[in-house]
Amino acid sequence: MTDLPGIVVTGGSGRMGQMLINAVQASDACTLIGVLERVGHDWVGQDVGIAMGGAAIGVSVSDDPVTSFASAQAIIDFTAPAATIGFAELAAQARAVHVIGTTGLTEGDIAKLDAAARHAVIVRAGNMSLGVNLLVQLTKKVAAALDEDFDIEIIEAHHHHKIDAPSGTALMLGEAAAQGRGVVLKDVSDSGRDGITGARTRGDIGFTAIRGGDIVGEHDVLFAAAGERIKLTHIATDRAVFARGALKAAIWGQTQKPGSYTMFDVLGLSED
Ligand SMILES: NC(=O)C1=CN([C@@H]2O[C@H](COP(=O)(O)OP(=O)(O)OC[C@H]3O[C@@H](n4cnc5c(N)ncnc54)[C@H](O)[C@@H]3O)[C@@H](O)[C@H]2O)C=CC1
Ligand SMILES: O=C(O)C1=N[C@H](C(=O)O)C[C@H](O)C1
Repeated sequence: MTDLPGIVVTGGSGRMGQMLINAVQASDACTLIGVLERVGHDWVGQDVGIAMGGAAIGVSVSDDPVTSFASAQAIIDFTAPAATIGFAELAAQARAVHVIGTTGLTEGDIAKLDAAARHAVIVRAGNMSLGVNLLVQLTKKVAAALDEDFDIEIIEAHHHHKIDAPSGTALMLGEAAAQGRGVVLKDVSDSGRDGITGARTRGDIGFTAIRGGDIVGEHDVLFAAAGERIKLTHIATDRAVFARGALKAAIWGQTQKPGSYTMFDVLGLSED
């Protein structure tokens, strides 16, 4: 037995799931008490250490979130929108901190998460790395300093398995640029250009998505005017940066009141 917060990792066989399992196992601030996979996944019932190709660690993979969450202090969840919405309700019932990295959530999904956050702590961010959260701040500041002579374009690149676009990070950056400019992102957002699109509309915030190979995650915020360009860039080369942020959030969340939080709260970064 230990007093350390017990963590359940959902989507344990995924790219982030495996990264998170390794990060929790390596941490002396929390302990891995459960791993979840979807019903029918061939990891279910196996010891997760063995499923990952190593030695047994005494934690078997479950497909039952109700039982897994019952004794958890935190759920770290990088899965898919439908799964995350279901987990939010169950995590709230278990009064466990729910750390959500899942992207591609709709406005309706986010409303459901906000409802669950009335009963438990939810920390959600499209990107949990320190570097990106700093880039979000910088983007807001630069956008506030420049006028619409500067076209803003968010360019993101990810591995070929990624299923959502623009990325969650790109949307955070677009939101920050819109806030800096004092506009509402959905009024000026321009994504998925194809065909005879017409010239760029002044003031639009554009999104360009590249998908290829094993790119972990790269984001540029381009401010382009006549005669000059500014580019703010973040490059993730190792998913460990996201896992590190998620663990920090799970531990930070233990001492917070129920509510919806972001990595800005966890990292102590100001919104200004
Ligand atoms: N916020 C952040 O810092 C980051 C967010 N992400 C996001 O995390 C999510 C997952 O990314 P990856 O790990 O690359 O995807 P992945 O496809 O490798 O892993 C997702 C895992 O979730 C599992 N899963 C799906 N439904 C489930 C259910 N109902 N119950 C249990 N497990 C379920 C799948 O079987 C799979 O193992 C994506 O939305 C991605 O955009 C990824 C990296 C960083
Ligand atoms: O799917 C990924 O891989 C990533 N998703 C997040 C996003 O949508 O921004 C974060 C990171 O870029 C990796």
